[in-house]
Amino acid sequence: MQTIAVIGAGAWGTALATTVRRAGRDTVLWAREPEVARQIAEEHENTAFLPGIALDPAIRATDDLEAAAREGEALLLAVPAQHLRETAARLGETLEAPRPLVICAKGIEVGSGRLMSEVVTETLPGWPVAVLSGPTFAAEVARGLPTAAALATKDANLGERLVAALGSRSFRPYLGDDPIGAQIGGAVKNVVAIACGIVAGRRLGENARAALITRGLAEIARLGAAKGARAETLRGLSGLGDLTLTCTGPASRNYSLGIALGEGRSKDEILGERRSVAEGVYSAEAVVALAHKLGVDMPISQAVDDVLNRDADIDAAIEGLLARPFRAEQA
Ligand SMILES: NC(=O)c1ccc[n+]([C@@H]2O[C@H](COP(=O)([O-])OP(=O)(O)OC[C@H]3O[C@@H](n4cnc5c(N)ncnc54)[C@H](O)[C@@H]3O)[C@@H](O)[C@H]2O)c1
Ligand SMILES: O=P(O)(O)OC[C@H](O)CO
Repeated sequence: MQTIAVIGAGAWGTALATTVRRAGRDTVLWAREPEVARQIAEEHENTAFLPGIALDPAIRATDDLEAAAREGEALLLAVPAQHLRETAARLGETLEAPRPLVICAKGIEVGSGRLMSEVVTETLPGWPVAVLSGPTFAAEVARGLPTAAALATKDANLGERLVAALGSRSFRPYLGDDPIGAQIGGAVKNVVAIACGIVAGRRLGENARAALITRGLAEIARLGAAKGARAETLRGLSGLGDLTLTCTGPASRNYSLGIALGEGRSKDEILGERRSVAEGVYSAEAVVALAHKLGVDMPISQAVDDVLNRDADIDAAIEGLLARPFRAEQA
């Protein structure tokens, strides 16, 4: 693969374009906003979504989705999760033959409870699919700081070609064959990160955060098992790895949103000040709905959804978690 199209020029899509260039490939980046495409193409910057980083001038950018998609031998889909279905549908109308698609969004679709691979397969049946996930803050990736990620696909040959097209000294994709597991970790960790942020904002201490990370991983493992994921995937980069990063890294949009909630600010006020996406805000509802459907107990995710979407009082939600009956750790 010599030319990779990146669909979505937020922080992650822009960082991925730099990754493709570091791997010695060509890239064309689709931005939904014409001013973002123009700035990347002419000034080699994306001040709206990835400020302060000088981009490789060889990254081409356009606001023409069809033109970008046609050039890519593979397409990295880096639009937010709740917009993936409409974007995939547009690609289906544009491209006459299937291309390999790499899902780079982390989330579960609100309403349907579908994983991103399920959304893509429903919209574009038969198109080859891979999932890229893991502990990957966009700004660090764009700066070329050392990063490891999970690349999961059932198509081993496609996986090898994608590793070659993305991998470099600073970006190390680890190949796997469990795309379901790779997506569960990436979606639920954002919800757990909001919980960890709330605890930090309420000054409840480091013990509480470590407990949430660990019990959050238990929720990820239970949901993963119900969806057919392998346990080792959830202990890997896309599970434990990303959970650790997002629940502790101040650069996380989900964690910082939780901190602001914990300090007493309202969701609407926080989101009103941001242009960037905090996927956990949307995935909380979808995760809880999916868990109910599958009969999986996810009390931390439920508490986050209650606070975000059901006007629950934060202190009452915390009290609710602390008042749960004692139980065996591995149950
Ligand atoms: N930023 C990171 O560090 C990072 C790392 C790994 C994965 N991700 C995931 O990548 C996905 C994109 O996140 P991001 O950080 O690049 O976004 P961002 O917050 O930087 O930017 C928001 C993006 O949403 C796009 N958008 C808004 N409305 C849209 C619509 N109707 N259709 C299509 N696109 C629309 C904007 O054009 C912009 O590209 C998310 O699922 C996120 O979880 C992000
Ligand atoms: O800033 P966040 O919380 O969306 O996290 C970004 C990445 O998913 C971290 O791997």
